[in-house]
This record gives sequence, structure tokens and C-alpha cells, in this order.
Amino acid sequence: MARPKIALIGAGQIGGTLAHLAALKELGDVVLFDIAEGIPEGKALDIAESGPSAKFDAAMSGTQDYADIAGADVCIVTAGVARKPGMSRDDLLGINLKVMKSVGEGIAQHAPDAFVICITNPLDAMVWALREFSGLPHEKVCGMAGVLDSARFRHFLASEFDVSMKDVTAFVLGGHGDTMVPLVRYSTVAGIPLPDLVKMGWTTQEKLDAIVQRTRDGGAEIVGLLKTGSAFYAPATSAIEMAESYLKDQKRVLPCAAYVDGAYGLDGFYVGVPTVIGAGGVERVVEISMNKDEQSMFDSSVEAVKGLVQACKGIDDSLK
Ligand SMILES: NC(=O)c1ccc[n+]([C@@H]2O[C@H](COP(=O)([O-])OP(=O)(O)OC[C@H]3O[C@@H](n4cnc5c(N)ncnc54)[C@H](O)[C@@H]3O)[C@@H](O)[C@H]2O)c1
Ligand SMILES: O=C(O)C[C@H](O)C(=O)O
Repeated sequence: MARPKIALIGAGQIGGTLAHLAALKELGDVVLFDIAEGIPEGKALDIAESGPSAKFDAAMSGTQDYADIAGADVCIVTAGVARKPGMSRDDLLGINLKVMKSVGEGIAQHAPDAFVICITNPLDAMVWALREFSGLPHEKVCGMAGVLDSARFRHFLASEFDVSMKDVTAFVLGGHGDTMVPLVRYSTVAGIPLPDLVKMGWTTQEKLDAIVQRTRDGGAEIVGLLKTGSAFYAPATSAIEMAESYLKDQKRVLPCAAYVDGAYGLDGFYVGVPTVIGAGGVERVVEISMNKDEQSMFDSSVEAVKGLVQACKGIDDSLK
């Protein structure tokens, strides 16, 4: 049986890391696409030359021609611009919306059966726009953010409790911005919810509040340190987790920016929610019950994303 084909649209910091991880995990053959001549070809060759030592079998190639992504099983989109210190993700909307248009058209023409994972920011609005421009089925187009935000939350919690990250679970829902909603009640250490761990004296409410805020600011913290761009190792690893669940029909329960139609009182809207990802794409949106405070934070986050979607419609007439 032929190996799956993975198209990476954007061969920058995340695109290159995605290619390397996909090769190391032998998820399939990789095509890197970018408008910057030489970059996708150079990264593909460099990673291919690591194969004999790393001992993977995967073909790697780079291109500026969308025809080369033909028949891709998975497309992961990082094309566009990343923020620098002093910018918010939302400042990228205008420039990255134009990129989503060309990418959406390229995928529609050459890889219409692919499972598409958008990473480009501002994430929730960009995945919505990418779906509109590509016209692919909603369950085959989703956005990566919740896995990353939850991983950051889990990392901070594991450090605070001095336990293995493997035993920490967490869910961060809502839009991938300052309004994201780390769900404390649904986050656990070995199944013990965080509020119980506060009662058990493992941490204090103040420390937990600070971790929640650090999670919300997680992207900006890295941007402030790197200065030339944004995070790429953890974002790439998160998207690979989603792609693997699709390719291997693992049916992982992962938070991602998915099309929510009916659940959470939403009628046809992309925002971060828990989902099941399997061979059918986003096979299920998991609707969890929220208390008043959680619901109000989620609602504010949805409103923030709605504002960005409106801004997209104001920029590109074809989106109305
Ligand atoms: N969703 C998330 O959680 C998350 C996490 C980190 C970064 N991001 C976002 O991901 C995006 C990529 O980040 P990065 O660090 O890889 O950036 P990067 O600048 O390193 O790479 C972006 C690449 O896109 C290419 N590109 C630009 N326009 C293109 C087009 N029209 N077609 C094809 N390629 C094009 C550029 O040449 C560049 O190589 C940014 O928008 C960033 O904000 C999102
Ligand atoms: O913060 C950014 O601009 C990149 C990304 O959204 C992140 O959370 O790391």
C-alpha cells in the first residue's frame, strides 16, 4: 500500500518542523509548498539527508507548484506571517486572509479530499476563511490551537506539581487569543480535578490562577523571548498529533477549532471545542456542560472570534 501523502503549505519555522516530525514518525511522504523559492526544496533535502541516520522511510520534496500537492491525504497550512513583539495575533488578519484565499483555492483544485489543519493566525478566523475559500466539507477542515494551549497548561501544571506531564490532562476551549478558556474543572492530575488538588493542599488558588494566566499568555511569552517570530516546536508537535489521529483513525479526543453547528448554542461557527478526530475528519464535537462562569468566558471568546470573522467579511467581498 502506498504511503499517505502529507502536504505542508508554508515551509517556514512550523512547516520545516512539521516535515521533520512527520518523517521521524513515518506518517507518510511529505511535500513542502512555499512561495519562497528554494526554501521548501532546501528543507526537504536537508530532512531527507537525515533519513539514513534517523532511519526513516519517507520521500521529501519541495515545490512552488500547487499541482505537486495533488492527491494529498493531509494538508497542514502555516502559510502567512507570524507576529513579532508588540503585535497581537489579530494584527495579522488582513495579510493572512489574502494568503488563505490562494491556499484555499490551491487545495480545492489539487487536494479536495484532504483533511486540512489550519495553523495560520488569527487561527479561528483563518480556519473559517480557509474553509470558505476552499469549499471543502466542514468536517475535513479544522484549526490547531486547543492542543497547543492545553499542552502549555499541562506543562505548567506538571512543573507546579512536580509530576509527569503524562498524568496531567487539560482542556483549553474558545478562540485562540487572549479570551481563551482554560477549563480548570475539567483538568486533572491522574483523574483528580484541579479544584480538588487545591483542597488537598497541592497548590493554592493564587498559584493556579497565575498558571491559567500564563497559559493565556503562552504565545506572547515565546514571541517576547524569540523576538523574530513565534513558537514552532510545540505548535508543530500539536498539529502532528491531530494529523496522526486522522491518518491512523485513532479517534483521539482533542480540542481543536472545529465547525460547531448545534452544540454550545452555536449555529455554524468555528471555535475551539473538544472533538473526536478519526478517519472521517472531525467526527464529533463533544459538548461538555459548563457552569455560569465558564459559559460566560466561552461566550466572550466566541464574541471575540465573531468580531474577527466580521472583519474578514469587510475585507473580502466574496466572504459575505
Ligand atoms: N495556531 C497556533 O496555535 C499557532 C502557533 C504558532 C504559530 N501560528 C501561526 O502560524 C503561522 C506560521 O508561523 P511560522 O512560525 O511557521 O511562520 P514563518 O514566517 O516561519 O513561515 C511562514 C511561511 O509562509 C510562507 N508564505 C507566505 N505567504 C505564502 C503563500 N501565499 N503561500 C505559501 N506560503 C506562503 C512564507 O514564505 C514562510 O516561509 C503564523 O501565522 C503564526 O502566527 C499559529
Ligand atoms: O502567539 C503567537 O503569535 C503564535 C501562536 O498563536 C502561539 O500561541 O504560540
